[in-house]
Amino acid sequence: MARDPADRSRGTSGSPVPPGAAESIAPEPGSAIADSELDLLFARFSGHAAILIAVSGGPDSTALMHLAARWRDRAPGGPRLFAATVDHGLRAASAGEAEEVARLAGALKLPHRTLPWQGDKPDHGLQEAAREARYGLLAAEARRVGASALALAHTRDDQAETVLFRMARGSGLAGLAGMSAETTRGGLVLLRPFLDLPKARLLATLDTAGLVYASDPSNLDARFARPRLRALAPALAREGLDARRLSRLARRVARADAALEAATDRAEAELVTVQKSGRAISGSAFAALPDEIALRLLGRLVATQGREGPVELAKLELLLEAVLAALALVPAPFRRTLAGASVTVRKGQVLVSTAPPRRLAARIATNSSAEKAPVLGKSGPRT
Ligand SMILES: Nc1ncnc2c1ncn2[C@@H]1O[C@H](COP(=O)(O)OP(=O)(O)OP(=O)(O)O)[C@@H](O)[C@H]1O
Repeated sequence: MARDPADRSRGTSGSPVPPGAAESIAPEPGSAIADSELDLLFARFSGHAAILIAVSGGPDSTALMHLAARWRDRAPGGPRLFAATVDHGLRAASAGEAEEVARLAGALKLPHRTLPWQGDKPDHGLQEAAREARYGLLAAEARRVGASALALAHTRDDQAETVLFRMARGSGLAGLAGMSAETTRGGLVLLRPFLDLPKARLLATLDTAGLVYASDPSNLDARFARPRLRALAPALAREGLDARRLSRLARRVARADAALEAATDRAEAELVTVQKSGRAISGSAFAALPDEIALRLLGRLVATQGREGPVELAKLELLLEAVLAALALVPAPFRRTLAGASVTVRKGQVLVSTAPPRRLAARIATNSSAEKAPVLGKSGPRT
């Protein structure tokens, strides 16, 4: 699950669990989870009347189902718990694995459903398509059972892998902040109670409880980037780049990212004026902002005016450079389009408005001799 513009609401402020709390309670990296740890681990569950647990049948989510049921049994009166398994139908073993989850759920007194993925299965981007379909099926099931939250079993090792993966793809700070322990997507709260726990502790818990789990061979398939990164993990850890450090980095970046977002909120409230043709900011006030805040503010305006979603960071950085150069150096008017938004610098103002549809824009460009503004970029490609 990527940033995910959806991952913006981190939900850490006023939360019952300080970030990193589970890490600090871990007695030993390889020990089973004790009953005394459950209240802290599942503290975020308490505010919900019903929660759907997403269980693939792999070790982490099998441990999640087992521990959540143990927590519920110790403290009756908490949320109602449900479980669901998506059968992607991509491996011969998947139906049997879902049946095994259903059997264990029954033993734990958790209502369970298997959700088959019946849509088209693309040749390219299969993992991404499966993830999207899985989320859609689980969100629909959560609605069906009246759950306000979906619990996922991502661990600290998954967090570390996500940070590495995003680093390799050139993510900005928002991406390097990794996944959050609590976030909202499409009205559904996503909870990740194990985000600070090493996977080794879950394996020890399963072992102690005598629970079996499935092993998905695609987790080792070197055609996919994540398994390749996973294979590098031991060598990276020997150099100090282990899961604990990477997830700590993610927490620190998340904290800085939240502060920068708050500063951008303030700049937006103070500087942006609503005009008939779009949103405007005084050029001198815009140029005086710290670059990172100016970048985020420009990104927000382009995203809302362009209506094509979040803009790719590298393109936004180029646009900011050009706008600042136009404000500092170029006396002539300036206009560029990116992701469906048009950015103009004129009369000491930066104006961001919705760009005309591309065909119309081309006609205006060829027919109009009045529009002399140098168009430094072409219509913004989708990001
Ligand atoms: N097929 C599935 N059905 C239901 N939930 C799933 C499924 N696949 C993944 N999830 C949920 O998403 C989380 C992250 O998925 P990921 O693919 O990283 O885990 P996994 O390899 O399936 O194994 P594990 O169960 O050990 O987490 C899982 O922990 C689980 O909560």
